[in-house]
Amino acid sequence: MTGLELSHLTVRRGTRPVVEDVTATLSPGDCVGLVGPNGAGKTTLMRAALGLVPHKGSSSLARLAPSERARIAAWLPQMREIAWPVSVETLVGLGRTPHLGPGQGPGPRDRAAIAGALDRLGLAGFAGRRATELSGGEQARVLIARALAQEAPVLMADEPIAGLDPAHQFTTMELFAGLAAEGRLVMISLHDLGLAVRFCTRLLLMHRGRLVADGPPRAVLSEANLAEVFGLRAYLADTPDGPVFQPLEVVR
Ligand SMILES: Nc1ncnc2c1ncn2[C@@H]1O[C@H](COP(=O)(O)OP(=O)(O)OP(=O)(O)O)[C@@H](O)[C@H]1O
Repeated sequence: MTGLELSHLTVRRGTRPVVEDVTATLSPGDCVGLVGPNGAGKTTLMRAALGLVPHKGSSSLARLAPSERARIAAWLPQMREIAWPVSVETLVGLGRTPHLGPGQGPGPRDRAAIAGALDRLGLAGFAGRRATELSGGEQARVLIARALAQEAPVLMADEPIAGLDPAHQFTTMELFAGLAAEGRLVMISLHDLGLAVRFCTRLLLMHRGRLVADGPPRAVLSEANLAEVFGLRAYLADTPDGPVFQPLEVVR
């Protein structure tokens, strides 16, 4: 099984480090939530971990050849505009590209992966629809399905639930948690701390480019971290329905 090792990962923009000296070992089975305020360095950290931006230090994924990395890691970037008027099924099928040889069309295994991904995102009825004619939230789910169809052991997604309605945010987080429970490594950035504490097994908290906390969600979202990093006072409690998080006031 494949995890992710980051060692002293640093990214500079000009002279300014926007990710600074991040070291972490993420394991299969982890559902990792990457949290932190706007500009904290979450996107840059994930892109550096994938080898998509120049960096210092090392990432076990960035070291791989691109073809191997495409089989190991699925990446869902934040920009999610679908430009081509292809069918949903065709678009989700692009997730199979790393598994196909040159000029090779999809086989039964690929078709099963595509159908499975459509099904898990509740998109089976959308397969023949033109992807550009779906709503923003539906398009977001199509792109998650494309990443799932890749059947990679590592799934990294940048704000995958942004723009989804509350029920789809919830079911998508359930899906990510389920994929991790099956033995994949899932790493997602998100701003919804309530869903993060409920579904993630581990949180990485970024602040001004640094990893300032790494651990179980309840421990990472301590009163001190919430105040220091987010400038928030919040209610956070375990209830019979699971953990509940509600921001109460801005304290800076
Ligand atoms: N191409 C770039 N050139 C210069 N600075 C950049 C570039 N990309 C990102 N930055 C800066 O790096 C910092 C980290 O940005 P990043 O997108 O990683 O943050 P983030 O935590 O993902 O934020 P958000 O929650 O707003 O998406 C920000 O200050 C941003 O302005």
